[in-house]
Amino acid sequence: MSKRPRTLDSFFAPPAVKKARTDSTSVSQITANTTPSNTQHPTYPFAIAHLPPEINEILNFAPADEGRIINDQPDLDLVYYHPYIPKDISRPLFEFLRRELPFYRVKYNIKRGPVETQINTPRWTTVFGIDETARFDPNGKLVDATTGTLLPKDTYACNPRPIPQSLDVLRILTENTTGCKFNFALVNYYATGTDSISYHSDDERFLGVDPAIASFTLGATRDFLLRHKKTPDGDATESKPMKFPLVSGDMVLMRGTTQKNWEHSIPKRKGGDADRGRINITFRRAMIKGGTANYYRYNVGDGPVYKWDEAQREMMQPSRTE
Ligand SMILES: O=C(O)CCC(=O)C(=O)O
Ligand SMILES: [Fe+2]
Repeated sequence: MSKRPRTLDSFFAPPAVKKARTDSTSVSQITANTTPSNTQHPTYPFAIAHLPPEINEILNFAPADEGRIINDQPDLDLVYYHPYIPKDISRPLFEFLRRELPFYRVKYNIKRGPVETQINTPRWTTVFGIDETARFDPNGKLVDATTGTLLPKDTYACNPRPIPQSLDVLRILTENTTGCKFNFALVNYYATGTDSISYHSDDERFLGVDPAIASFTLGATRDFLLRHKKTPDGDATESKPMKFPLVSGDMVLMRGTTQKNWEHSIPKRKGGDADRGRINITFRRAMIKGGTANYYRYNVGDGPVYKWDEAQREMMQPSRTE
């Protein structure tokens, strides 16, 4: 056995190919050269590259700016990092994640009374992580979070995926900056100004009371809109809608009573640089198994996987890019 410290990623990587010892190369020399360059897991459609060292190193300078607390409206509690990610690497990081992550265009049906409607999610999505009741053991197997015992195969109807190194680096930085804990990374890719997310709040019960959500922008500038929810008796609160033109590298931490009382959206947009694409990463903490099921249903779904094709400059099904 090698004595080198085993990181999570070295466990997920395939074991070093055993070489017949026909020469004088020692086993320790073979393993010393196998520092993993990607994260692998049976649930991934393909291995996901690690961040290149030049991005990794500069990320250590995050946050690039101290956060500004915005809590001057009823029930609102934001911290706005403008930017969080150092300027030099926000474009390379955007291009890296767009190129290396698997993406999906999720469709699902909703029923309003007797009428069933198909919803086509108007953006690309992907998700990684597992709720607080479980974790991945060093071999990449799902175990109970407290006992560490293997979970039965059918514990989840979906196939939860570990957070790849390329997103986990940012998750850990974000935990350290905010003092919050996160076990999920949700990623949106808005390919053009036509991609969007309509007004909603991330107030699902599986996130617990007053959840904190850290939301990153990479790539194109898009408007982030916030409005107070209607109160039961009409409107009544003395609140004003807000608009942040989020630029590459920005991070907005939404916390406290924000999700309970406010909604947010990224509306469609004409012009600007929207057609160059924008990535949004949100880190969240799901408390129960239902949260895991929900996130995979709506961000991975059951359709085909896509990967960015640099030559075509669009998302393609990998088999067609070869
Ligand atoms: O793209 C954004 O900035 C917001 C994304 C969002 O609200 C969400 O994924 O819930
Ligand atoms: Fe949201």
